[in-house]
Amino acid sequence: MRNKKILVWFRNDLRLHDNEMLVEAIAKSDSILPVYFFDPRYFEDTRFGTVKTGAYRARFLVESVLSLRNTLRKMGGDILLIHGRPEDHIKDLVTQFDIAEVYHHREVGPEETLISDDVEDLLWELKINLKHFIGHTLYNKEDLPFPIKDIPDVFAQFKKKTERDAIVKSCFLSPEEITFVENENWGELPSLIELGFAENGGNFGAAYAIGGEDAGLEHLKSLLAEGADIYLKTNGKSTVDKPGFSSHLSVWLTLGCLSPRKVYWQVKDAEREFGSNGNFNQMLLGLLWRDYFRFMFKKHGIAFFQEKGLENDIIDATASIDPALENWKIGHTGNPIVDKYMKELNDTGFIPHPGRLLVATFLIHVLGVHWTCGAAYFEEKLIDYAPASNWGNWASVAGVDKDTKSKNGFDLSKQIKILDIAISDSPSFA
Ligand SMILES: Cc1cc2nc3c(=O)[nH]c(=O)nc-3n(C[C@H](O)[C@H](O)[C@H](O)COP(=O)(O)OP(=O)(O)OC[C@H]3O[C@@H](n4cnc5c(N)ncnc54)[C@H](O)[C@@H]3O)c2cc1C
Repeated sequence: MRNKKILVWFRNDLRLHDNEMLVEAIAKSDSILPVYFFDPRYFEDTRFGTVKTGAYRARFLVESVLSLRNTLRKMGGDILLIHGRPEDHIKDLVTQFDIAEVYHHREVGPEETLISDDVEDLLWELKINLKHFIGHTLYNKEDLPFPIKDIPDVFAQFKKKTERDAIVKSCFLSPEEITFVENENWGELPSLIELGFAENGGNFGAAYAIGGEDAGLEHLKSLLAEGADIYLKTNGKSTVDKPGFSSHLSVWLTLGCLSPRKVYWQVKDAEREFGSNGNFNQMLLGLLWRDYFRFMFKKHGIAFFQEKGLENDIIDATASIDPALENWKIGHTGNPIVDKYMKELNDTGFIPHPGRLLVATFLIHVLGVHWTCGAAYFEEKLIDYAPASNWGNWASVAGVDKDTKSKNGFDLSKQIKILDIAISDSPSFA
């Protein structure tokens, strides 16, 4: 086909580096049309009385799309920005720009999968193919030593077999040249107000959380630079107020501003140069956990949660407000460490892993609130919210995940002990 045009539908893959979808679209076409949809569904209220995307993540998303736009502009093109649902625009775009194929990265969350299924059906009516890429994980699905249906539900087994039998592929290089479809109006970046927030939306203080590929790569570089904190050994004695090392990379990984393979290979380079250490191990292990939850979602869908009726309304949005849940949200539980972390979450959109485990344990096992309410609140607040990682980890803490054998490393009595210590140490959190 002469003058073949491919529409590249960017979703949670807002980068040029290690982007197979983009590399292949460029190779297989004469020109590409990059598109991003600000889908209003992601800014709506949920049945849990929360909003799907809070102001911190919305700002981070807008910055990340802007960063991609700036990069593409430097290459002589742009990205078409549409404030609307992909299903409402995709057929018109294909017709208007005479598109031959549409490329995207497949997601694993039920809502995201439903959207691409609908887009695929619509495209099919025009006899246009939606090509799926898998670019979110460290390990490619095809490289795993088992088909998706046989992936072990027990994390320890998944880790052991994957590390032994699968390889992490090298990264795709960033394209140096791109030919863009001709277009006059590339659309405006929505303001936070247009997305439904008060402009600025509060204190966006955390310096690490600037959205976009450039900021992510810069963060990774400084994280691994010679003499950086990552090379300091963490103090063996972990205390309740010192959660230990946190790379903060999740915020960029979630929107795909950084690829997990990029992080992996950069860490491996640093390991070769400066020797291995516990913090490197923690990061690499974290990437495996990330893969595990994504693959669990791929394998089981919502059935990952061993709880009957989750598909139906477990939580009734019209149910009366639970004061215990509301106090937990605003950091007024009376437990000093829980309150400290919840305020930090509300103020910055981020808390480190030990903090997440503690506040989740407290909500579920001390306050007796259903875990989905906590997961929905995290979904609103976290900058790094990712469906599989969030709902998967909450399910682990609640004990309703598939790994009933080893509890995925989650130790309830240890967490309760930490919460008790926090109470006896309370002056330090006042
Ligand atoms: C209740 C609860 C909810 C969570 N919700 C999310 C979420 O929405 N999005 C999210 O990315 N992570 C989530 N996590 C996992 C983990 O807490 C964060 O990934 C981590 O705190 C991010 O900080 P970091 O980048 O400094 O992690 P590091 O310790 O530096 O780890 C490196 C990377 O590995 C990945 N990772 C590490 N631990 C996990 C884990 N247990 N599960 C999945 N991925 C992991 C992250 O991408 C992280 O950036 C949740 C954990 C809990 C207990």
